[in-house]
Amino acid sequence: MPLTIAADHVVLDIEGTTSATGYVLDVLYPYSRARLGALLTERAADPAVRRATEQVRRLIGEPDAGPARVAAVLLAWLDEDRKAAPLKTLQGILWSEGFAAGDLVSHFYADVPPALRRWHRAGTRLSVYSSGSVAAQRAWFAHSPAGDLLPLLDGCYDIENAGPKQSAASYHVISAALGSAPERTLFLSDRPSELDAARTAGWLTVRVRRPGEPYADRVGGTHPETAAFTDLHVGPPRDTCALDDKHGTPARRGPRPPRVRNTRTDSGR
Ligand SMILES: CSCCC(=O)C(=O)COP(=O)(O)O
Ligand SMILES: [Mg+2]
Repeated sequence: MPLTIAADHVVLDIEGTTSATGYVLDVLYPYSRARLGALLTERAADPAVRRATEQVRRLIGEPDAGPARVAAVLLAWLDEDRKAAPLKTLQGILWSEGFAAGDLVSHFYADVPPALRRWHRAGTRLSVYSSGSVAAQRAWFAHSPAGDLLPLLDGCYDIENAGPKQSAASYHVISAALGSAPERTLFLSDRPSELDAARTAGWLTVRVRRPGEPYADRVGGTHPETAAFTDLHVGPPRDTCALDDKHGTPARRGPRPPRVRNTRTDSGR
């Protein structure tokens, strides 16, 4: 059933929405599991590693925890898929290096890259909000089987630079960074609790309910739903959509606003 949403900005969840949870759990998680211990010991002086290690110590209330104890805690969190900021930071380091080395290629559902290109072409701005770190998000989009999707993105947001995904405050932070009206910003996610938080912040929401994904059978929620991006049309209402040629291609709606730089991204995408 086609769904049309009047939005200027689409913010994407990754796991379960653009991409298969199974792929993240079966490919990415083992890759980080095998390398976390060495990262903590061999690169302990790296500022990002040191900061993440300190965060773990603070979270478990053990200021003197050694690398073995910190690694054990991180692996336990990884096994329970806990979205803990230091785990996500360290995984992001390992994964982005794995993508750059050619060890990893990301996964996108087949309907996603064409839809993102279509929306981008029509002038809709695209950003990501995922528990995966900004570094992981950027590598994920840059190394897709459908080519480099990173140029399609305006912004990347995670639990460090925006906050937890179940908190409405995080969506206010993102709205401020994007400079977009909340009521013209659409969040696509598989998790009803994230969608509830986005809606509390005044955003538009669509629940992406892909067969086989962990949250697909979860009942409840009152968000509009789609099983794929194919039938999801984003843009101004049809009667106000200017057409720029005889084939009916939607015209770009004015110049693209300047990119908003993330505090932790190096190129502002
Ligand atoms: C490229 S991000 C890897 C996936 C991940 O680690 C994660 O936590 C994704 O969570 P999401 O918020 O996208 O459901
Ligand atoms: Mg998700």
